Amino acid sequence: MAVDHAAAEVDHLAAERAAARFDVEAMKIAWAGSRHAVDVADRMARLVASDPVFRKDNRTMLSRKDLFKDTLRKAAHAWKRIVELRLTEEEASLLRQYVDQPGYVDLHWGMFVPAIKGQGTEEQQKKWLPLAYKFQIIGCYAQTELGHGSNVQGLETTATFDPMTDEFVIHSPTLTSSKWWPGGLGKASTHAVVYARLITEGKDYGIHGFIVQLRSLEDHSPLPGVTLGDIGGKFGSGAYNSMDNGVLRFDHVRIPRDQMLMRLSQVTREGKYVQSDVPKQLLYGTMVYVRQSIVADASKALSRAVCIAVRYSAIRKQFGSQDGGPETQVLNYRTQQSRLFPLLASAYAFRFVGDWLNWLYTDVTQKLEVKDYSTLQEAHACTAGLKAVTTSATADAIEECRKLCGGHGYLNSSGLPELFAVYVPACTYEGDNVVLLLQVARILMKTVSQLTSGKQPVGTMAYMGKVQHLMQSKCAVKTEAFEARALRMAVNCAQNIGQASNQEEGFYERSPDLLEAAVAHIQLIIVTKFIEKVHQDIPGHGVKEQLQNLCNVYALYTLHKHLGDFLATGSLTPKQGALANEQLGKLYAQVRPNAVALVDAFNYTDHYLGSVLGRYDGNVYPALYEEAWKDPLNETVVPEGYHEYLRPLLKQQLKLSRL
Ligand SMILES: CCCCCCCC/C=C\CCCCCCCCCCCCCC(=O)SCCNC(=O)CCNC(=O)[C@H](O)C(C)(C)COP(=O)(O)OP(=O)(O)OC[C@H]1O[C@@H](n2cnc3c(N)ncnc32)[C@H](O)[C@@H]1OP(=O)(O)O
Ligand SMILES: Cc1cc2nc3c(=O)[nH]c(=O)nc-3n(C[C@H](O)[C@H](O)[C@H](O)COP(=O)(O)OP(=O)(O)OC[C@H]3O[C@@H](n4cnc5c(N)ncnc54)[C@H](O)[C@@H]3O)c2cc1C
Repeated sequence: MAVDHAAAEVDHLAAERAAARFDVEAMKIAWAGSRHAVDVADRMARLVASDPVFRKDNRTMLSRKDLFKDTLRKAAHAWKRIVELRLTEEEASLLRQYVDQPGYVDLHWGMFVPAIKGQGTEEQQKKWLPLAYKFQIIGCYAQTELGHGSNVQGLETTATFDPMTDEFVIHSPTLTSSKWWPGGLGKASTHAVVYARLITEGKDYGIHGFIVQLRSLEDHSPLPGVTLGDIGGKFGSGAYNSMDNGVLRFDHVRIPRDQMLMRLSQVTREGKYVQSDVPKQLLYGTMVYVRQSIVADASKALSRAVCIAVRYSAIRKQFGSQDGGPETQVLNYRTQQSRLFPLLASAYAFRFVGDWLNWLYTDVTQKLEVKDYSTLQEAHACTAGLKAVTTSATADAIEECRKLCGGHGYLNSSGLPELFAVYVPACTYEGDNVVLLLQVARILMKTVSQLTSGKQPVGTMAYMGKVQHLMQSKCAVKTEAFEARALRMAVNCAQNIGQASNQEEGFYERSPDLLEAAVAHIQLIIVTKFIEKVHQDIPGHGVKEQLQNLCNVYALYTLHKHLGDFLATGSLTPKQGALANEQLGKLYAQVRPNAVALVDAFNYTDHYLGSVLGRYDGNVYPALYEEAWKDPLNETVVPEGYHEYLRPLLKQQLKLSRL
C-alpha cells in the first residue's frame, strides 16, 4: 500500500516536470550566470553530497559540543579536499556553500582576510596574508562589544600607544567593552582584527583596526592578559550553534606598533597620528564587502525554502474529492499560489539584483584603487539597503514556506526550521536592518536637499533628477509608478523634516516614515534590475518568457503589498491598483504549470536542500516515515525515565483507583 502510494507521488513530480513550458537546462544557466557556473556548482555539490564526512541529516540531534566538533571536522576535511584537488577560489567557495554549516572559516575568509586586504598596508598584507591563506593562523573580526554593536563609534576597547616600547596596549576598561559576538572567536581563532579607540599623545582618535594574537600557536591556550570563550547557545537546534561566537577581554595586552592596520592612518615611531588622504569610511569597507555577499546569500536561502515548498505543494493533496476521485494538489489552491509564487519570483529577483550588486562592488573597488572615491556613497547605500530589504524578506519567506508545508513543515526533517534559525540572524548581523535603512534614508534626504541646488543625482538615485516630471505625472508605466512612489515618499519626508526646529530632531521624529521611504527606494532598485535582466538576450526555449512573468509577479506583488504607499502618494489611482491585482491573478495561472521546473532550475542536490519534503523524486511519505524512526527518542521502545517518573505515577493512580 505504502509503496503504491509512493510511486504515485513520484509520478506526480514527473508529470509536473513534463508540463513545463520552457527549457530547464537553459534556465539553470540563466540562474547560475553561465554554463561554466552551472558545471562548477554541479561538480562541487556532488563532491560534497557523496562524501560521508559532510553528512548533515543528524545535525539537529547533536549536542552543542558534538556539533562544534563536527564543524571542526568538516572544516578540516573541506580544507584537505581543497588542497588535494587544487581547487580554485571559485570552486572552494562553492564547496563551502554546499557543506552548509556555519563555522569559523566564514569569518576567517569572509572578514579577517578582507579586513587585512582593505585596511592593511602592502607590507602588512605581505606579512599576514600568506599565513592566513595557508591556515597557519585563524582569524576573526572582533568589532561588536557587549555594550555597542550598531554604534561603531561608541566602542570602548582602547589601544593606547606607548612610545617607550613602540607598542599599543589593548585594554577592555569596562564590562560593556568586552568583545561579544565575533564568530570563530569563542574557540577556534588564534588571531583577530580588533576594533578599538586609538589613543596617542593623550588624544582619542576614534576607532581603528589592530591585528591581535589571542591564542598560542603551540597549544591554543589564551595568551597572557587575554580572557575568552563562547557566548552560549543560540536560537534553534543545529543552525548557528555550529559557530563559536565569542567573548573577549584584554587586560593591558601589548602588541607591536606595526600591528595597527595602517592603510587609512598611521602612528609614527614618535607617536604622531597621521591621516592618509583616503576617506575614513574605508574603515567600514569589510562590512560593505560582506553586505554585498549577504544579498547573494539571500537568494540562495530563499530559493531553498521555495524549492521545498513548491515540490511539497505539488505532492500534498487535501480536499476536493466528494466522489472518491483524486484530491486536489495544494499547489492548485489560489491562496497557496498567491502566497508561494511571489516568493518564487523574489528568489529570482534577489538573485539578479545580487549579481548586479556584485558588479557594482567590483566596479567601486577598482575605482578605489585609482583613488576615485566618487561611488563610495552609492556602494554604501546599495549594499546597506539591499542587505536590509532582502534579508528581512527572506527571513519572512522561509517562515511562510514552513506554513505553506502545513504540519510537516514544522518537523526538523523538513529542513525549514533549521533554515529559518540559521538565516534569521542575517537581519541583525552585519548591521541591524533598521539601522542600515536609516543610513539609506540619510543619503536620500541629502540627495533631495541637493536637488534645488541643481546637482544631478547619479547611479541608482538618478531617477530623482526627474523630480519635476515625477512629482506631477500620473503613472501609466510600472517602473514610473515605482519611481514616483519612492521620490514622493522621500520628498514628503524632507518637507516634514524641514518643518522641525532642527534637522536631527526632524530626522528622529520622522524615522518611521524614513524607513518606508528607504524601502521604497530599494524596491525600485530590485524591480529595475530585474527588468534590465529580462531585457537582455536570454537563450533557451521559453526562458525569457518565464523570467518576464516572474518579473511581473515580483513588481505587481510588491505594488499590491504596498498599495497604500502608491495611493497615498498619488502614484497610482485605486482603479490602477485594482487592475494590478487582477493581472497578478492571471500571472499566477501562468506560473502554475512551470512552478516545479522553475525550482528545479536552482539545481540543488537533495543533500544541500536537506529536506524530506523537498526531495527531487517527490517520495515524501516513506521518507518522513523512515526519518521519524531515526530520532534518538525511538532508540528504545520504553523511554528512559519510565521507571523513575511514569511507572510510579501510573502505579500510584492504580492504587488510588482501587481505594
Ligand atoms: C584557494 C583559495 C581558497 C579559498 C577558500 C575559500 C573558502 C571559502 C570559505 C568561506 C567563505 C565564506 C564567506 C562568507 C561571508 C561572510 C559571512 C559572514 C557571516 C556574518 C558575520 C557577521 C559579522 C558582523 O556582524 S561584523 C559587525 C557588523 N557591524 C555592523 O554592521 C555595525 C553597523 N554600524 C555601522 O555600520 C555604523 O556604525 C553606521 C554606518 C550605522 C554609523 O556609523 P558612523 O556613526 O560612523 O557614521 P555616520 O552615520 O555618522 O555616517 C558618517 C558618514 O559615513 C558614511 N558611511 C557610513 N558607513 C559607510 C560605509 N560602510 N561605507 C561608506 N560610507 C559610509 C555615511 O553615509 C556618512 O556620510 P556623509 O557623507 O553623510 O558624511
Ligand atoms: C549570529 C551573529 C553573528 C555575529 N557575528 C559578528 C562578528 O563576527 N563580529 C562582530 O563584530 N559582530 C558580530 N555580530 C554582532 C552584530 O553585528 C550586531 O549584533 C549587529 O550589528 C546589531 O547590533 P546590536 O547588537 O548592537 O543591536 P542594537 O543596535 O542594540 O539593536 C537593538 C534594537 O535597537 C534598534 N536601534 C539601534 N540603533 C538605532 C537607531 N539609531 N535608530 C533606531 N533604532 C535603533 C535596532 O533596530 C534594534 O531593534 C554578530 C551577531 C549575530 C547575531
